[in-house]
Amino acid sequence: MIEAKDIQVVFNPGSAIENKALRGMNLQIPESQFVTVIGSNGAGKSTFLNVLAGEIKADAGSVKIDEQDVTNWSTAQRSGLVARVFQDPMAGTCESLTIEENLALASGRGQKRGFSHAVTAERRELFREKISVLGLGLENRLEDKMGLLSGGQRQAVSLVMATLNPMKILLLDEHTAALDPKTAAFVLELTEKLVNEGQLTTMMVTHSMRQALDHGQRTVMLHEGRVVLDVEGDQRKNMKVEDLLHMFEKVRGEEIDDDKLLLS
Ligand SMILES: Nc1ncnc2c1ncn2[C@@H]1O[C@H](COP(=O)(O)OP(=O)(O)OP(=O)(O)O)[C@@H](O)[C@H]1O
Repeated sequence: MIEAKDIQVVFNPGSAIENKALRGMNLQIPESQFVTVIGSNGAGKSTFLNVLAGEIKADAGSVKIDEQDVTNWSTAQRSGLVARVFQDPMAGTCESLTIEENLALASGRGQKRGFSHAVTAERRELFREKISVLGLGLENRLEDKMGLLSGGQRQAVSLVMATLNPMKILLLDEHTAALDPKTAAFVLELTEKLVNEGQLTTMMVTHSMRQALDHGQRTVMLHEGRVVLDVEGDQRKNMKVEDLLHMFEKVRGEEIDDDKLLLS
């Protein structure tokens, strides 16, 4: 469960380039819900995920994860609660380490100090099992360097890494945006599978309205640092991309001007 209350984030306060990125973000996500997040450029999507992960400290407001107030917790303190996959396939993995070494590092996430990152025979078997689910043959390449993998393969491994240990929330920040459409569809299918299997409380930021409606159970739209639309249930089930666009234009009171949103 995620409970964000009146989150405010101001970059460069008091200067000529002051930017109120989040202006009272309120969002409650019950346990096991998969929420897709859309919004035009600069709406505050990544900033909000950064606040949840502890990368950015909110100037006001509070964050609770599973009833625990984590507002003042560091990223490291939240590492056992929050898992994340980024847009850039290079982020979140180490290209000079092998696939199994990356998995070993991921399995140490959220563990107390003293946890060994060694790849033992037992762990290798577990990694082989987890990676074979991808159907990419990577279970036979566990000793290959991560840097040798394609973008799609890396994102698939990143998802396995993110979901290797128990966590409370999974944050996906446009994690298919850098992939070709076919690979993106594969990674999205894998996302659904892992989220459903683990019953994970998930937020997925996407620039594609189609993806936003096709995945998860609820869609929220951010604009100028706030939630301006929040749809789920039958309302969402019957919704088409054009309806979503229309609602967005109505909320904003202007024509939508973000090509990325319109075209996807
Ligand atoms: N570290 C920072 N310093 C200053 N301004 C920032 C910083 N990070 C984000 N911003 C600004 O805050 C606003 C919200 O940015 P954010 O990245 O959260 O938007 P977004 O919705 O994720 O956009 P996009 O879809 O383009 O990635 C933008 O105006 C952005 O320029």
